[in-house]
Amino acid sequence: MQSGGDFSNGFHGDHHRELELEDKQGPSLSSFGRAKKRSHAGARDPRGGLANVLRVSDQLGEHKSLETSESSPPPCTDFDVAYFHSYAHVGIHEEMIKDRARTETYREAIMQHQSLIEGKVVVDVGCGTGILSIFCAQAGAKRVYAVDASDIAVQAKEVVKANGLSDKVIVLHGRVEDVEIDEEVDVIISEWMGYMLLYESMLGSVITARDRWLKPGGLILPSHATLYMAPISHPDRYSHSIDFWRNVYGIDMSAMMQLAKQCAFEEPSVESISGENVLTWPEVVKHIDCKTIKIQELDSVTARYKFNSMMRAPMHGFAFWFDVEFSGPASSPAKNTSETSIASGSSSISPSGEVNQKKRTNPSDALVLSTSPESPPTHWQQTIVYFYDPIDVEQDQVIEGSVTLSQSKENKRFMNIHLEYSSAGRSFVKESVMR
Ligand SMILES: C[S@@+](CC[C@H](N)C(=O)[O-])C[C@H]1O[C@@H](n2cnc3c(N)ncnc32)[C@H](O)[C@@H]1O
Repeated sequence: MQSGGDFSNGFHGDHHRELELEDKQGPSLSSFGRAKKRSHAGARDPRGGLANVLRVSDQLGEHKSLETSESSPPPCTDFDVAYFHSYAHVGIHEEMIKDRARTETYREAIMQHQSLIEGKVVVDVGCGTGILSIFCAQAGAKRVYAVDASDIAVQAKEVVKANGLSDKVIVLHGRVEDVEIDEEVDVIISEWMGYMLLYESMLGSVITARDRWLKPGGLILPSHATLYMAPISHPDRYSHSIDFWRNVYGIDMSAMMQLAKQCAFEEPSVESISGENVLTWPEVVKHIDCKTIKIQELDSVTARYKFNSMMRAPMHGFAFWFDVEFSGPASSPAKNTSETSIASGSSSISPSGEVNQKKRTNPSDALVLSTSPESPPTHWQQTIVYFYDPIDVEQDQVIEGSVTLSQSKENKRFMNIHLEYSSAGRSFVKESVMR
């Protein structure tokens, strides 16, 4: 969260204890072009002017009119329009497709479930360039409805045509909430995961598609998703952004440090850490069964945590990452415990920094795409919620509290993060917004 430079809240320096930062949603001072952020889900899209917003809005209005009267879809807000507009840019698709861990795991999952896809009808929720739809067609799908509300759907149609698949892959340019498909489908596929799993709030659209079209017992890929958190130590990051100001070309610029902390650590940060940064085993924040989850469950997710630090170190905050699992009706999902998930994900987190054997399947042999610090890197990296100042923790020190992730009321694509921390007699709350 960037609150426009209000430093009067006292959430700084030595005042870490029992302080609270208001959830202000003022304009962000952060570089909007955090290049790694795959979707800047808001009206600040540097590529999108108002003219574009209105143009897309008009198109969406056309699709809206197709909706039957008995169930009215949620309104398409200006924020949604800007969100879809951000996906019209080639760069975002290039980044996702070049993320081999992501794209190859999806292709492998589709091929692994070929027997359930061959001769069947598929919906690709948010088809982008059409890549997953084409994988499904290659796996023998009878028909694939490739749905995307972004103008990228125009290119998807061309890509499908160039590959001679226009008779199989039907590109629908509109929201899944609005477009009409006049048959039930056997399979839903979607790449919907945002940073920290829930940022972007796209899962709601997958649920809508599931409830509108998926046959009972149909296949949904990915089938499960799990968000994890763990305390971390990251002294390099701290010294790079904060300690740097102590001595700049021989000048004492430590007066800059409070501002540097505010700017560096106010919002969650998307970056790559390694297993060496992780102080102990992760805990599950939320486990999702994509076949049964309800949209309302996603409005707000709260989890209590309790960690025992496995080492003495300065703690700089918490890292969040997720994995998704591709299990069909025949294979059962991994158990929803952090230990099982660590072992069954694509890597083992070793708080000591040891690199453990990479595994791409869990004990039930379901394919897993993991974004953990020790998995092959992905464009999601990890999301870090930093404290403004490090806290020294001892080995075996208990760190406990809770985290609540909720859709911002300002813009449901944004995510409010409410973190409560308590350890060794210190406690505080940190509020931030991922925007
Ligand atoms: C993360 S991208 C995935 C693109 C593609 N499936 C791939 O794997 O490369 C998500 C896409 O979903 C689209 N999308 C998100 N919500 C949607 C909705 N409610 N209706 C239609 N498209 C949606 C976005 O425009 C974006 O192109």
